[in-house]
Amino acid sequence: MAVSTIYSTQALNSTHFLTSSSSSKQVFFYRRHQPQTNRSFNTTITCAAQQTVVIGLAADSGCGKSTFMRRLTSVFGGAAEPPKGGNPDSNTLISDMTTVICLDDYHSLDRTGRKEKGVTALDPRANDFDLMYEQVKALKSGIAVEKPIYNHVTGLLDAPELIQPPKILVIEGLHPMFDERVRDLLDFSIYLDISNEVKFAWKIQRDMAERGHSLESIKASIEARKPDFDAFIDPQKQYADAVIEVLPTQLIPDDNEGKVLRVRLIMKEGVQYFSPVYLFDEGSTISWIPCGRKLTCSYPGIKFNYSPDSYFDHEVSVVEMDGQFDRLDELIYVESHLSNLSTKFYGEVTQQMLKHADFPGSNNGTGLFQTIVGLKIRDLYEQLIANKATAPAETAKA
Ligand SMILES: Nc1ncnc2c1ncn2[C@@H]1O[C@H](COP(=O)(O)OP(=O)(O)OP(=O)(O)O)[C@@H](O)[C@H]1O
Ligand SMILES: O=C(CO)[C@H](O)[C@H](O)COP(=O)(O)O
Repeated sequence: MAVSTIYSTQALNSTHFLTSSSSSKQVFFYRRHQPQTNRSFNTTITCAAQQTVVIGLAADSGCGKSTFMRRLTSVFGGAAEPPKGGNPDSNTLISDMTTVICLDDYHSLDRTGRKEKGVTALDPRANDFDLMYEQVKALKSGIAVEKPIYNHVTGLLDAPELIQPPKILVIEGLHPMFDERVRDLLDFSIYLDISNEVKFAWKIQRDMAERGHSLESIKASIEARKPDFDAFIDPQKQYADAVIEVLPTQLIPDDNEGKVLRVRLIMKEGVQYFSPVYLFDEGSTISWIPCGRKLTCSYPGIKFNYSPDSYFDHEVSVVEMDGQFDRLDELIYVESHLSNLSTKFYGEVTQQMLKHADFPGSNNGTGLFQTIVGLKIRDLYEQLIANKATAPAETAKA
Protein backbone atom coordinates (compact mmCIF):
# COMPACT_ATOMS: atom_id res chain seq x y z
CA MET A 1 0.00 0.00 0.00
CA ALA A 2 1.53 3.31 -1.03
CA VAL A 3 -0.26 5.36 1.62
CA SER A 4 -1.75 3.66 4.61
CA THR A 5 -4.70 5.13 6.38
CA ILE A 6 -7.19 4.10 8.97
CA TYR A 7 -10.92 3.98 8.81
CA SER A 8 -11.76 5.12 12.26
CA THR A 9 -14.93 4.67 14.25
CA GLN A 10 -15.93 8.07 12.87
CA ALA A 11 -15.94 6.50 9.41
CA LEU A 12 -19.55 7.53 9.00
CA ASN A 13 -18.43 11.14 8.87
CA SER A 14 -16.42 10.24 5.81
CA THR A 15 -17.02 9.43 2.20
CA HIS A 16 -14.71 7.42 0.01
CA PHE A 17 -14.82 6.67 -3.69
CA LEU A 18 -12.93 4.09 -5.70
CA THR A 19 -11.76 6.27 -8.56
CA SER A 20 -9.72 3.76 -10.55
CA SER A 21 -8.80 0.13 -10.31
CA SER A 22 -6.39 -2.17 -12.13
CA SER A 23 -4.88 -5.58 -11.46
CA SER A 24 -1.99 -4.02 -9.53
CA LYS A 25 -3.53 -1.08 -7.66
CA GLN A 26 -6.70 0.64 -6.55
CA VAL A 27 -6.94 4.40 -6.12
CA PHE A 28 -9.38 5.79 -3.57
CA PHE A 29 -10.47 9.34 -3.08
CA TYR A 30 -11.31 9.81 0.59
CA ARG A 31 -13.12 12.84 2.05
CA ARG A 32 -13.39 13.21 5.81
CA HIS A 33 -15.68 15.70 7.48
CA GLN A 34 -14.62 17.09 10.83
CA PRO A 35 -17.89 18.00 12.61
CA GLN A 36 -16.18 20.14 15.29
CA THR A 37 -14.82 22.59 12.73
CA ASN A 38 -17.22 21.82 9.89
CA ARG A 39 -14.25 21.39 7.54
CA SER A 40 -13.56 18.58 5.09
CA PHE A 41 -10.24 16.91 4.33
CA ASN A 42 -9.45 15.14 1.07
CA THR A 43 -6.97 12.32 0.72
CA THR A 44 -6.03 10.16 -2.23
CA ILE A 45 -4.95 6.67 -1.28
CA THR A 46 -3.22 4.20 -3.55
CA CYS A 47 -3.52 0.59 -2.39
CA ALA A 48 -2.30 -2.70 -3.72
CA ALA A 49 -5.23 -4.38 -5.49
CA GLN A 50 -7.63 -6.11 -3.12
CA GLN A 51 -6.17 -9.34 -1.76
CA THR A 52 -8.33 -9.92 1.28
CA VAL A 53 -10.78 -12.78 0.91
CA VAL A 54 -13.79 -12.39 3.18
CA ILE A 55 -15.55 -15.36 4.77
CA GLY A 56 -18.77 -15.08 6.80
CA LEU A 57 -19.64 -17.55 9.56
CA ALA A 58 -23.09 -17.21 11.12
CA ALA A 59 -24.52 -19.00 14.13
CA ASP A 60 -26.23 -18.39 17.41
CA SER A 61 -24.13 -18.07 20.53
CA GLY A 62 -22.74 -21.38 21.83
CA CYS A 63 -23.17 -23.19 18.51
CA GLY A 64 -19.55 -24.07 17.81
CA LYS A 65 -18.21 -20.98 15.97
CA SER A 66 -15.00 -20.85 18.03
CA THR A 67 -14.40 -24.57 17.54
CA PHE A 68 -14.97 -24.20 13.81
CA MET A 69 -12.57 -21.24 13.67
CA ARG A 70 -9.86 -23.23 15.43
CA ARG A 71 -10.22 -25.99 12.83
CA LEU A 72 -10.16 -23.47 9.97
CA THR A 73 -7.10 -21.63 11.24
CA SER A 74 -5.30 -24.94 11.69
CA VAL A 75 -5.88 -25.82 8.01
CA PHE A 76 -3.89 -22.69 7.10
CA GLY A 77 -1.19 -23.56 9.66
CA GLY A 78 -0.18 -21.58 12.73
CA ALA A 79 -2.11 -20.70 15.85
CA ALA A 80 -4.57 -17.83 16.15
CA GLU A 81 -4.00 -15.38 18.99
CA PRO A 82 -5.51 -12.11 20.24
CA PRO A 83 -3.75 -8.93 19.01
CA LYS A 84 -0.41 -8.64 20.84
CA GLY A 85 -0.28 -6.02 23.58
CA GLY A 86 -3.89 -5.10 23.03
CA ASN A 87 -7.06 -5.25 25.10
CA PRO A 88 -7.00 -8.58 26.99
CA ASP A 89 -10.75 -8.86 26.39
CA SER A 90 -10.41 -8.45 22.61
CA ASN A 91 -12.58 -10.86 20.62
CA THR A 92 -10.19 -10.85 17.64
CA LEU A 93 -7.94 -13.76 16.70
CA ILE A 94 -4.98 -13.28 14.39
CA SER A 95 -2.78 -15.86 12.67
CA ASP A 96 -0.35 -15.61 9.74
CA MET A 97 -3.07 -16.02 7.14
CA THR A 98 -6.31 -15.22 8.91
CA THR A 99 -7.89 -12.57 11.08
CA VAL A 100 -11.14 -13.54 12.74
CA ILE A 101 -13.30 -10.66 13.93
CA CYS A 102 -16.34 -11.21 16.05
CA LEU A 103 -19.37 -9.22 14.97
CA ASP A 104 -20.39 -8.73 18.60
CA ASP A 105 -17.94 -5.83 18.33
CA TYR A 106 -20.55 -4.00 16.25
CA HIS A 107 -23.11 -3.99 19.07
CA SER A 108 -24.19 -0.36 19.19
CA LEU A 109 -25.91 -0.82 22.54
CA ASP A 110 -23.97 -2.13 25.49
CA ARG A 111 -25.49 -4.53 28.03
CA THR A 112 -27.14 -1.72 30.03
CA GLY A 113 -28.34 0.01 26.86
CA ARG A 114 -30.01 -3.18 25.65
CA LYS A 115 -31.64 -3.68 29.02
CA GLU A 116 -32.96 -0.11 29.08
CA LYS A 117 -34.35 -0.36 25.55
CA GLY A 118 -35.67 -3.91 26.10
CA VAL A 119 -33.85 -5.39 23.09
CA THR A 120 -31.61 -8.43 22.78
CA ALA A 121 -28.18 -8.49 21.10
CA LEU A 122 -29.81 -10.39 18.24
CA ASP A 123 -32.04 -7.44 17.40
CA PRO A 124 -30.66 -5.37 14.49
CA ARG A 125 -31.43 -2.22 16.53
CA ALA A 126 -28.65 -3.25 18.92
CA ASN A 127 -26.07 -3.42 16.11
CA ASP A 128 -24.36 -0.88 13.85
CA PHE A 129 -24.57 -2.35 10.34
CA ASP A 130 -23.39 0.88 8.68
CA LEU A 131 -20.10 0.70 10.52
CA MET A 132 -19.82 -3.07 9.99
CA TYR A 133 -20.25 -2.53 6.25
CA GLU A 134 -17.80 0.40 6.09
CA GLN A 135 -15.11 -1.48 7.96
CA VAL A 136 -15.44 -4.87 6.24
CA LYS A 137 -15.39 -3.05 2.90
CA ALA A 138 -12.30 -1.10 3.91
CA LEU A 139 -10.46 -4.25 5.06
CA LYS A 140 -11.43 -6.04 1.86
CA SER A 141 -9.95 -3.13 -0.06
CA GLY A 142 -6.66 -3.35 1.86
CA ILE A 143 -7.31 -0.49 4.31
CA ALA A 144 -6.76 -0.84 8.06
CA VAL A 145 -9.61 0.05 10.41
CA GLU A 146 -10.09 0.96 14.04
CA LYS A 147 -12.75 -1.50 15.07
CA PRO A 148 -14.75 -1.14 18.27
CA ILE A 149 -14.57 -3.89 20.92
CA TYR A 150 -17.58 -5.26 22.77
CA ASN A 151 -16.28 -6.44 26.11
CA HIS A 152 -18.11 -9.63 27.14
CA VAL A 153 -16.64 -9.43 30.63
CA THR A 154 -17.94 -5.95 31.47
CA GLY A 155 -20.76 -5.68 28.92
CA LEU A 156 -19.33 -2.32 27.80
CA LEU A 157 -18.00 -0.95 24.52
CA ASP A 158 -14.22 -0.56 24.92
CA ALA A 159 -11.79 1.67 23.04
CA PRO A 160 -11.26 0.48 19.46
CA GLU A 161 -8.42 -1.77 18.27
CA LEU A 162 -6.46 -1.44 15.04
CA ILE A 163 -7.12 -4.20 12.51
CA GLN A 164 -4.81 -4.55 9.52
CA PRO A 165 -6.16 -6.12 6.32
CA PRO A 166 -5.29 -9.84 6.42
CA LYS A 167 -5.10 -12.38 3.61
CA ILE A 168 -8.29 -13.98 4.86
CA LEU A 169 -10.79 -12.08 6.96
CA VAL A 170 -13.40 -14.15 8.76
CA ILE A 171 -16.37 -12.28 10.16
CA GLU A 172 -18.12 -14.54 12.64
CA GLY A 173 -21.13 -13.94 14.79
CA LEU A 174 -24.84 -13.43 14.82
CA HIS A 175 -25.33 -11.33 11.66
CA PRO A 176 -22.70 -11.75 8.91
CA MET A 177 -25.39 -12.27 6.24
CA PHE A 178 -28.13 -10.03 7.65
CA ASP A 179 -27.25 -6.76 5.93
CA GLU A 180 -27.31 -7.02 2.14
CA ARG A 181 -24.29 -4.72 1.77
CA VAL A 182 -22.16 -6.84 4.11
CA ARG A 183 -23.47 -10.04 2.51
CA ASP A 184 -22.33 -8.84 -0.91
CA LEU A 185 -18.78 -8.45 0.40
CA LEU A 186 -18.54 -12.14 1.31
CA ASP A 187 -16.56 -14.45 -0.93
CA PHE A 188 -17.97 -17.47 0.90
CA SER A 189 -20.50 -17.93 3.69
CA ILE A 190 -21.28 -20.66 6.19
CA TYR A 191 -24.20 -21.10 8.57
CA LEU A 192 -24.02 -23.46 11.57
CA ASP A 193 -27.59 -24.65 12.01
CA ILE A 194 -27.88 -26.35 15.36
CA SER A 195 -31.31 -27.79 16.18
CA ASN A 196 -32.93 -26.62 19.39
CA GLU A 197 -32.50 -29.97 21.15
CA VAL A 198 -28.76 -30.09 20.42
CA LYS A 199 -28.24 -26.38 21.19
CA PHE A 200 -29.85 -26.95 24.56
CA ALA A 201 -27.60 -29.96 25.30
CA TRP A 202 -24.43 -28.01 24.35
CA LYS A 203 -25.49 -24.94 26.35
CA ILE A 204 -26.15 -27.03 29.43
CA GLN A 205 -22.79 -28.72 29.09
CA ARG A 206 -20.92 -25.41 28.77
CA ASP A 207 -22.93 -22.94 30.82
CA MET A 208 -23.65 -25.30 33.72
CA ALA A 209 -20.28 -27.05 33.88
CA GLU A 210 -18.00 -24.18 32.92
CA ARG A 211 -19.91 -21.01 33.82
CA GLY A 212 -21.91 -22.09 36.85
CA HIS A 213 -25.37 -21.19 35.42
CA SER A 214 -28.45 -23.03 36.65
CA LEU A 215 -30.58 -25.26 34.42
CA GLU A 216 -33.52 -22.88 34.86
CA SER A 217 -31.51 -19.81 33.86
CA ILE A 218 -30.18 -21.59 30.73
CA LYS A 219 -33.73 -22.56 29.74
CA ALA A 220 -34.95 -19.01 30.36
CA SER A 221 -32.12 -17.48 28.32
CA ILE A 222 -32.79 -19.79 25.34
CA GLU A 223 -36.53 -19.02 25.48
CA ALA A 224 -35.92 -15.25 25.74
CA ARG A 225 -33.69 -15.27 22.66
CA LYS A 226 -35.88 -17.54 20.55
CA PRO A 227 -38.23 -14.96 18.93
CA ASP A 228 -35.30 -12.78 17.82
CA PHE A 229 -33.30 -15.82 16.79
CA ASP A 230 -36.19 -16.93 14.55
CA ALA A 231 -36.70 -13.43 13.17
CA PHE A 232 -33.12 -12.26 12.56
CA ILE A 233 -30.55 -15.06 12.78
CA ASP A 234 -32.11 -18.23 11.39
CA PRO A 235 -33.27 -16.65 8.05
CA GLN A 236 -29.62 -15.98 7.13
CA LYS A 237 -29.14 -19.67 6.33
CA GLN A 238 -30.91 -19.17 2.99
CA TYR A 239 -27.92 -17.06 1.84
CA ALA A 240 -25.16 -19.44 2.99
CA ASP A 241 -22.96 -21.25 0.47
CA ALA A 242 -22.58 -24.10 2.96
CA VAL A 243 -24.77 -25.03 5.92
CA ILE A 244 -23.77 -27.53 8.61
CA GLU A 245 -27.03 -28.76 10.11
CA VAL A 246 -26.84 -30.62 13.43
CA LEU A 247 -29.79 -32.78 14.44
CA PRO A 248 -30.55 -35.57 16.91
CA THR A 249 -29.70 -39.05 15.63
CA GLN A 250 -32.21 -41.16 13.75
CA LEU A 251 -30.30 -44.33 14.63
CA ILE A 252 -31.71 -44.51 18.18
CA PRO A 253 -35.51 -44.45 18.32
CA ASP A 254 -36.80 -41.51 20.45
CA ASP A 255 -33.30 -40.55 21.53
CA ASN A 256 -33.37 -37.69 24.01
CA GLU A 257 -29.80 -37.83 25.24
CA GLY A 258 -28.45 -35.70 22.37
CA LYS A 259 -25.03 -37.38 22.41
CA VAL A 260 -25.22 -39.11 19.04
CA LEU A 261 -25.74 -36.62 16.21
CA ARG A 262 -26.98 -36.60 12.64
CA VAL A 263 -25.03 -33.95 10.77
CA ARG A 264 -25.81 -32.71 7.26
CA LEU A 265 -23.41 -30.74 5.07
CA ILE A 266 -25.58 -28.77 2.63
CA MET A 267 -23.53 -27.34 -0.24
CA LYS A 268 -24.87 -24.89 -2.79
CA GLU A 269 -24.27 -25.77 -6.43
CA GLY A 270 -22.92 -23.17 -8.85
CA VAL A 271 -20.82 -21.19 -6.35
CA GLN A 272 -17.64 -19.85 -7.95
CA TYR A 273 -14.49 -21.63 -6.74
CA PHE A 274 -16.51 -24.14 -4.69
CA SER A 275 -17.30 -27.61 -5.93
CA PRO A 276 -19.37 -29.68 -3.51
CA VAL A 277 -17.97 -32.83 -1.93
CA TYR A 278 -19.60 -36.09 -2.98
CA LEU A 279 -19.79 -39.71 -1.89
CA PHE A 280 -18.95 -42.45 -4.44
CA ASP A 281 -20.62 -40.99 -7.54
CA GLU A 282 -21.39 -37.31 -8.15
CA GLY A 283 -25.08 -36.46 -8.46
CA SER A 284 -26.35 -39.90 -7.43
CA THR A 285 -28.31 -40.85 -4.32
CA ILE A 286 -26.40 -43.09 -1.93
CA SER A 287 -27.05 -44.62 1.45
CA TRP A 288 -23.96 -46.22 2.97
CA ILE A 289 -23.26 -48.07 6.20
CA PRO A 290 -19.45 -48.26 6.36
CA CYS A 291 -19.35 -50.37 9.55
CA GLY A 292 -17.82 -53.81 9.18
CA ARG A 293 -14.35 -55.06 8.41
CA LYS A 294 -12.79 -51.67 7.73
CA LEU A 295 -14.58 -49.46 10.22
CA THR A 296 -15.20 -50.34 13.84
CA CYS A 297 -18.65 -49.22 15.00
CA SER A 298 -20.30 -49.75 18.34
CA TYR A 299 -24.02 -49.13 18.92
CA PRO A 300 -25.81 -47.39 17.18
CA GLY A 301 -23.40 -47.54 14.25
CA ILE A 302 -22.76 -45.03 11.46
CA LYS A 303 -24.80 -44.23 8.39
CA PHE A 304 -23.93 -41.88 5.50
CA ASN A 305 -26.34 -40.48 2.95
CA TYR A 306 -25.59 -38.44 -0.13
CA SER A 307 -28.05 -36.90 -2.58
CA PRO A 308 -28.89 -33.85 -4.65
CA ASP A 309 -31.63 -31.73 -3.08
CA SER A 310 -33.07 -28.25 -3.03
CA TYR A 311 -32.70 -25.75 -0.19
CA PHE A 312 -34.53 -22.41 -0.21
CA ASP A 313 -35.01 -22.89 -3.98
CA HIS A 314 -31.29 -23.45 -4.54
CA GLU A 315 -29.88 -26.61 -6.02
CA VAL A 316 -27.67 -28.24 -3.38
CA SER A 317 -25.73 -31.43 -2.68
CA VAL A 318 -26.09 -32.94 0.77
CA VAL A 319 -23.69 -35.32 2.51
CA GLU A 320 -25.03 -36.64 5.81
CA MET A 321 -23.39 -38.57 8.61
CA ASP A 322 -25.39 -40.08 11.47
CA GLY A 323 -23.51 -41.71 14.36
CA GLN A 324 -19.99 -41.48 15.69
CA PHE A 325 -16.54 -42.91 15.10
CA ASP A 326 -15.04 -45.34 17.59
CA ARG A 327 -11.53 -45.08 16.16
CA LEU A 328 -10.58 -41.81 14.50
CA ASP A 329 -7.61 -43.33 12.61
CA GLU A 330 -10.10 -45.48 10.69
CA LEU A 331 -11.68 -42.33 9.26
CA ILE A 332 -9.23 -42.76 6.35
CA TYR A 333 -11.57 -45.49 5.08
CA VAL A 334 -14.48 -43.00 4.91
CA GLU A 335 -12.23 -40.26 3.50
CA SER A 336 -11.16 -42.53 0.63
CA HIS A 337 -14.79 -42.77 -0.52
CA LEU A 338 -15.41 -39.01 -0.49
CA SER A 339 -14.39 -36.93 -3.51
CA ASN A 340 -13.77 -33.24 -4.21
CA LEU A 341 -12.31 -32.80 -0.72
CA SER A 342 -9.71 -30.24 -1.86
CA THR A 343 -7.01 -32.02 0.13
CA LYS A 344 -3.36 -31.54 -0.79
CA PHE A 345 -2.46 -35.19 -0.05
CA TYR A 346 -4.22 -38.49 0.58
CA GLY A 347 -5.48 -38.65 4.15
CA GLU A 348 -5.35 -34.92 4.94
CA VAL A 349 -8.87 -34.89 6.41
CA THR A 350 -8.01 -37.77 8.73
CA GLN A 351 -4.74 -36.10 9.69
CA GLN A 352 -6.52 -32.83 10.58
CA MET A 353 -9.15 -34.69 12.61
CA LEU A 354 -6.50 -36.67 14.51
CA LYS A 355 -4.55 -33.47 15.18
CA HIS A 356 -7.56 -32.00 16.95
CA ALA A 357 -9.05 -35.16 18.42
CA ASP A 358 -9.69 -33.26 21.67
CA PHE A 359 -11.92 -30.59 20.03
CA PRO A 360 -15.67 -31.00 20.56
CA GLY A 361 -17.28 -33.03 17.77
CA SER A 362 -14.12 -34.78 16.59
CA ASN A 363 -15.80 -38.18 16.70
CA ASN A 364 -18.81 -37.19 14.60
CA GLY A 365 -20.03 -35.31 11.53
CA THR A 366 -19.64 -31.85 13.12
CA GLY A 367 -15.85 -32.19 13.26
CA LEU A 368 -15.66 -34.03 9.94
CA PHE A 369 -17.71 -31.45 8.02
CA GLN A 370 -16.09 -28.45 9.72
CA THR A 371 -12.70 -29.84 8.66
CA ILE A 372 -13.90 -30.40 5.10
CA VAL A 373 -15.33 -26.86 4.88
CA GLY A 374 -11.98 -25.55 6.16
CA LEU A 375 -10.20 -27.35 3.30
CA LYS A 376 -12.74 -26.03 0.79
CA ILE A 377 -12.11 -22.47 2.05
CA ARG A 378 -8.34 -22.93 1.61
CA ASP A 379 -8.99 -24.11 -1.94
CA LEU A 380 -11.35 -21.20 -2.64
CA TYR A 381 -8.77 -18.75 -1.32
CA GLU A 382 -6.02 -20.23 -3.48
CA GLN A 383 -8.20 -20.12 -6.59
CA LEU A 384 -9.34 -16.54 -5.91
CA ILE A 385 -5.79 -15.31 -5.42
CA ALA A 386 -4.55 -17.15 -8.50
CA ASN A 387 -7.40 -15.67 -10.49
CA LYS A 388 -6.70 -12.15 -9.22
CA ALA A 389 -3.06 -12.46 -10.21
CA THR A 390 -4.05 -13.09 -13.81
CA ALA A 391 -7.34 -11.18 -14.24
CA PRO A 392 -8.19 -7.44 -14.03
CA ALA A 393 -9.41 -6.42 -10.55
CA GLU A 394 -12.81 -5.45 -11.97
CA THR A 395 -13.69 -9.09 -12.65
CA ALA A 396 -13.24 -10.15 -9.02
CA LYS A 397 -16.34 -10.31 -6.83
CA ALA A 398 -16.89 -6.84 -5.28
N1 LIG B 1 -19.35 -30.28 17.65
C1 LIG B 1 -19.64 -30.22 18.96
N2 LIG B 1 -20.02 -31.32 19.61
C2 LIG B 1 -20.32 -31.24 20.94
N3 LIG B 1 -20.32 -30.10 21.64
C3 LIG B 1 -19.95 -28.99 21.01
C4 LIG B 1 -19.60 -28.98 19.64
N4 LIG B 1 -19.29 -27.71 19.27
C5 LIG B 1 -19.45 -26.97 20.37
N5 LIG B 1 -19.85 -27.73 21.40
C6 LIG B 1 -20.18 -27.28 22.76
O1 LIG B 1 -20.69 -25.97 22.67
C7 LIG B 1 -19.89 -25.07 23.46
C8 LIG B 1 -19.73 -23.79 22.64
O2 LIG B 1 -18.85 -24.00 21.57
P1 LIG B 1 -18.07 -22.78 20.95
O3 LIG B 1 -17.39 -22.02 22.04
O4 LIG B 1 -17.24 -23.30 19.83
O5 LIG B 1 -19.31 -21.93 20.39
P2 LIG B 1 -19.45 -20.40 20.02
O6 LIG B 1 -20.50 -20.34 18.97
O7 LIG B 1 -18.13 -19.84 19.64
O8 LIG B 1 -19.96 -19.77 21.36
P3 LIG B 1 -20.06 -18.22 21.82
O9 LIG B 1 -20.56 -17.43 20.66
O10 LIG B 1 -21.04 -18.25 22.94
O11 LIG B 1 -18.67 -17.86 22.26
C9 LIG B 1 -18.57 -25.82 23.73
O12 LIG B 1 -18.05 -25.51 24.99
C10 LIG B 1 -18.98 -27.24 23.67
O13 LIG B 1 -19.44 -27.64 24.94
O1 LIG C 1 -25.46 -13.45 21.46
C1 LIG C 1 -24.36 -13.14 21.79
C2 LIG C 1 -23.26 -13.33 20.83
O2 LIG C 1 -22.09 -13.83 21.40
C3 LIG C 1 -24.17 -12.46 23.11
O3 LIG C 1 -25.20 -12.83 23.96
C4 LIG C 1 -24.14 -10.97 22.91
O4 LIG C 1 -22.98 -10.61 22.19
C5 LIG C 1 -24.18 -10.23 24.23
O5 LIG C 1 -23.10 -10.62 25.02
P1 LIG C 1 -23.16 -10.59 26.60
O6 LIG C 1 -24.18 -11.62 26.98
O7 LIG C 1 -21.75 -10.95 27.03
O8 LIG C 1 -23.55 -9.20 27.00
